[in-house]
Amino acid sequence: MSSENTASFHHSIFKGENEIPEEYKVPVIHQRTYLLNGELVEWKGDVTEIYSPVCIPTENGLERKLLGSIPNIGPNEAMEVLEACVKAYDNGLGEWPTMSVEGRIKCMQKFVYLMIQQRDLVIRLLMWEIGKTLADSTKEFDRTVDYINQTIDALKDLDRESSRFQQAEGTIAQIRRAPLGVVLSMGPFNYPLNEIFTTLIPALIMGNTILFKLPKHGVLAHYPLLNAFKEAFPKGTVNTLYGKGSEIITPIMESGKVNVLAFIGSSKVANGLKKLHPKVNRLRAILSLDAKNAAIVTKNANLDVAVSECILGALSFNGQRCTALKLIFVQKEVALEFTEKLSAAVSALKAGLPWEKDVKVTPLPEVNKPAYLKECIDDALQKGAAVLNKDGGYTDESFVFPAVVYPVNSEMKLYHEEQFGPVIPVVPFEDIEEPIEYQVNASHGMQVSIFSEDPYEVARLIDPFVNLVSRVNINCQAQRGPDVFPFTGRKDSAEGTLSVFDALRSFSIRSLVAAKLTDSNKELLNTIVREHDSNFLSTDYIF
Ligand SMILES: O=C[C@H](O)COP(=O)(O)O
Repeated sequence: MSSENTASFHHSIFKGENEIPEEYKVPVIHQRTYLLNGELVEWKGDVTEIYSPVCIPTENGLERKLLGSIPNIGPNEAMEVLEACVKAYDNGLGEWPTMSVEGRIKCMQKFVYLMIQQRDLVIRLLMWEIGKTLADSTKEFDRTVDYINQTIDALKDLDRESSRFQQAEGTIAQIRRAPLGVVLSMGPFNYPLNEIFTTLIPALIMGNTILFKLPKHGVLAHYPLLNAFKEAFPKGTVNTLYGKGSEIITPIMESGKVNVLAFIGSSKVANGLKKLHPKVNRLRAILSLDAKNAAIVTKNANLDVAVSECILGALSFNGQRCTALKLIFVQKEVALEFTEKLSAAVSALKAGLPWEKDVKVTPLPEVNKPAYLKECIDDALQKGAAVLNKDGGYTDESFVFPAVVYPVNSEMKLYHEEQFGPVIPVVPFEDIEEPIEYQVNASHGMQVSIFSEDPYEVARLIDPFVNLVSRVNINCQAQRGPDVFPFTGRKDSAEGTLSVFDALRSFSIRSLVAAKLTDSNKELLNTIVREHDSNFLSTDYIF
C-alpha cells in the first residue's frame, strides 16, 4: 500500500463525494416493492437500511455511506410469497411446469434481453454494495449473461437427448426431464448475481417455481432486475423475499412445501435449514458451502508462477470467494525465497475505491470482518508467527490491507478457520505427507492447487488429492470457472453438483415414458415424438 494511505485508507483515498466520477455514482434506492405472484407489491412496513463498505470521513470518524433501503417483510407476507410459488407450480400442472421447452426458452431469452438493459446500473451497484472492482463487477455481470445463454443451449441439447428412445429387454422408453417443484434459492454476498443465478436460472428453466431470498449485501444490485422477472415469466413463477432469514425462512422451511433447497453459504446454516424441513427425505439439497482450499508449493515449483497464482487465488475480491486459496503450504527449502517474493508482490498491490484504475484491494462489506481478521492475525502473532509484508493487516472501519502471515502452524486459528478475507497464512513443511494429512483431517474438501515443475512429483500428488477434494489445480490458482466444468465438493463443502450442464440435471428428475416394443407402439411413439412440442428434435430421434 502506498505511504499516502497508511495513516487511514479511507481518509486519504476517499476525497469526498464530489470527486467521484459521474459515471460511477449511484442513486439512493429506497426499494418498497417485492415480487409476489407477478405483481410488484407495495410494502409499507419496516425497512432495512443498506450501507456501502465505502466509508465517508466525517467529524465523528468514518461512516459507511447509505445506499438505500429494502422491505423487511414479516412471516405472514413470506408465507404468501411461498403460497404464490406453490400455486404457480400446482403439483406440476401449472402454466410454467407444463410449458414447452421452447416456450420456457423464449421467456428466458426475454429475461436476458431485459437484464442487459440494466447492465450499467447493476455493475455500479455491485461496486458500491460489495466493494467489488469495476473489472470484477463487469466480469460478474457478463459472466452471468453468458451463463444464462449457455444454459439455454444446454437445455436444447438435453431436450434432444431426453427425446431419444432407448430399448432394453423388449421395452422402449423415453427418459424425460421433469421439474421437482418449489425451489428456495439463497446465495451469498460475494457473487450476489452470478452465484444465485447459477442455481436460480437452471432451476427455473427446468420448470420449477422459484422463491428467491436476496442476500443482505448485494440486494440492491438485484433491484433493477425485478421488473425483468415480472415481465419475462408467467405470474407466480419467480417470487422474492426480503427480510431477516430467521423470521421468514424458518416458517417457510417448516411448512414442508419447499422441494429443493438451493443454498450457497456456510454448512452450519445449510444444516440448520435442512433440519427445519419436516420431511427431510423429500427435500433435495443443492449446496455449495465451506472451503479452506490449500496451495502446495514444493521445492520444484517455479516460484514466480506460484507467487502470482497464489496472489490471484488468495486475494481476488479480497479473498472473499469460496474457491479462494486460504492456506499455503511451502516446502522448507524454498520457504524463504517464496515468502520474500510473495510479501513484495502483496505490498505492491494497489488499494483504492472499486472504480479506480488498477485497484486490487478494496473495502469489505461484512461489518465484523476487519475485527475478525485482526483477531486471527493477533492469535498467530501471539503463537510465534509474523506479518511479513509492509502494511499487512492495516485495518480501518471496513478495510484490511492483505497480510502474509508466516510461519503458521496447526495451533493457530488461521490454520483451521475459513478466514474469507485478505489474509494469506503460509505453513512451512518438510515432508509432502504433511499437506496430505491436513486435507485428510479437514472437514471440507473443495479444491487444492499444486505448484511443481516435476511431472513425477505432480503425478504422485494428483492421486491422493483427487480422492480428497473435487478439483486439483496444477500450477494455477483455485477457481470455479469455466462454468461448463462441474463444481462440487466433498465433506462439508457441497451437496450435489453445479455447472451449466450438471445444474439442469440437479434441478430435475428423470421421468420415463415406457412401452412394450411392438410395431403398433413404435408407430404410436413416432407420432408422439413428431408432435412433441420441442423444436429442437431432429428426425434422428425417431425410430
Ligand atoms: O465463492 C465461490 C465462487 O463460486 C467462486 O467463483 P470463482 O472461482 O469463479 O471466483
